[in-house]
Amino acid sequence: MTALLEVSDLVKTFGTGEAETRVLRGLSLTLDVGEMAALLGPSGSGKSTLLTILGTLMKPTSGRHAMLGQDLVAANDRALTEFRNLHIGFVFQFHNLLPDFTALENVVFPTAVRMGRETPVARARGRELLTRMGLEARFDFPSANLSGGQKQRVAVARALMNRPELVLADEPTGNLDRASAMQVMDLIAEINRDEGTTFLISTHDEKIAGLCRRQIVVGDGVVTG
Ligand SMILES: Nc1ncnc2c1ncn2[C@@H]1O[C@H](COP(=O)(O)OP(=O)(O)OP(=O)(O)O)[C@@H](O)[C@H]1O
Repeated sequence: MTALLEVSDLVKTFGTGEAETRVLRGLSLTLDVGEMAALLGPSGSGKSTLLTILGTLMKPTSGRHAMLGQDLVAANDRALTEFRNLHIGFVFQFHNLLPDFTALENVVFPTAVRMGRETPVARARGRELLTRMGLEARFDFPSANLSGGQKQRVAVARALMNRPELVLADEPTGNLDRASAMQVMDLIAEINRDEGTTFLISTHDEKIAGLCRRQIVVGDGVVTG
């Protein structure tokens, strides 16, 4: 197995003095290329904080964080933004789609804006992903008119546009009924298998976690299992 990312002795505190909250307390974790892992733990245990750091959206207070051999603690903001755009995709509980834009536009536009251009290749990738998500009849549908499960599948497609090595998903099925949640997880598993994308999926739902090959449990700011 090749390591995709490694964090060690990760500490994250918010606030100072009396108000200081130490959320991560020396957390260490390695994710290998091609893993599909669930991130479990009680509310407030630091799952979202960890995902935010792994996504390079926030730096740890101390500790090491490397991905694809790059030291991300030492990197400056510009290097982090570039790294994130190239290598990391995000899926959130609330899909944040642009309601007036079509499903295809929602998948293709964010990457196009970041890259400063929209190419036929990008459109083709968007169509391919939406087709894989079972949404081939919905390319030109305004996203506001899609069901909750369909919207979340568009959000998964959007996260995959750039063929990221890592997708971080924070409660991606938290807002969905059981059938839609299972469908989203099946599609994630398919992408993981076919494209080798590594997924780390935070969830409170043991059933959803059970669909992942590995379960990582966070408690009290460290990995407990
Ligand atoms: N920006 C911040 N400022 C201060 N405290 C914060 C901040 N972000 C998170 N926290 C605190 O850190 C702790 C962990 O929060 P986090 O959102 O990482 O937990 P979680 O495991 O994802 O919880 P949940 O399962 O409820 O989403 C909480 O006590 C939270 O209040």
